[in-house]
Amino acid sequence: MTSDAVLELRAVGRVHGDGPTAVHALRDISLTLRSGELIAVMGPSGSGKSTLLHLAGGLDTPTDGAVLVEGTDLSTLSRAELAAVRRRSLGYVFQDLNLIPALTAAENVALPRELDGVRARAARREAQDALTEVGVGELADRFPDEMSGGQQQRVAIARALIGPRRLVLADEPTGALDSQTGEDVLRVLRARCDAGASGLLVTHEARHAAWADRVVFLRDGALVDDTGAAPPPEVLLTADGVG
Ligand SMILES: Nc1ncnc2c1ncn2[C@@H]1O[C@H](COP(=O)(O)OP(=O)(O)OP(=O)(O)O)[C@@H](O)[C@H]1O
Repeated sequence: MTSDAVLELRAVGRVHGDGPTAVHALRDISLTLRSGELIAVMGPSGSGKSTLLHLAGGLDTPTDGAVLVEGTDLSTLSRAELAAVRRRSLGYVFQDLNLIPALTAAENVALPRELDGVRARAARREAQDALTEVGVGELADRFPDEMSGGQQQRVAIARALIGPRRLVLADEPTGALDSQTGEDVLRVLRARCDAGASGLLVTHEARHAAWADRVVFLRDGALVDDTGAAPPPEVLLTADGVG
């Protein structure tokens, strides 16, 4: 394994069911996500994108191969250890702005840290820092319904990356947003990766995938292309201006 691999999929397969009705959701997927890297996953509906993200996040278990997060093979962990890895190492951002409505932005972001035993005041400080990093520090005391969709999605990114977490798994995080707001959210995700986080981004939109360092394509559960191409210069230029 490369030392800076944050996520590694080794010949991963996932079969649902068995016998003649078995569905091969994923076959023989090998992929390494390094520190600072953003990888976009594209592919038609049913090609296995969500399954890939679920396996990467330890929400589902492969039927073949291995998933390693920060060098740890998830299959070697007990349920409690797996839950701890999920809390400490990775965060999810979903399409549907899944913040808890009864909590303020800061409380939403602090929650995973408090669940991990960090004292409320320290968690709150970390949450404020995380919100500031994604450009919504002044909205800490607002409730989700007092924020725009783009602002809520920034809060979700802050929550995904609070504390020691360095891996964001984003499933169509711009799906519920208008196109300009969607771009803004990707710019924030790109900037957080440039600052040392790592992201796996499922998207249907090539224009959003252009923010990634690499784009991988799934078809019928198999990786059909992994170009390894560098992002175009304008992406680097744009991302450099964001902090
Ligand atoms: N729990 C399950 N039981 C049986 N089949 C499943 C299950 N979950 C997913 N599948 C199948 O696995 C394949 C991959 O599904 P997946 O949801 O990963 O695709 P996707 O690329 O994310 O699709 P979409 O873009 O529509 O969300 C599909 O054929 C799907 O029907």
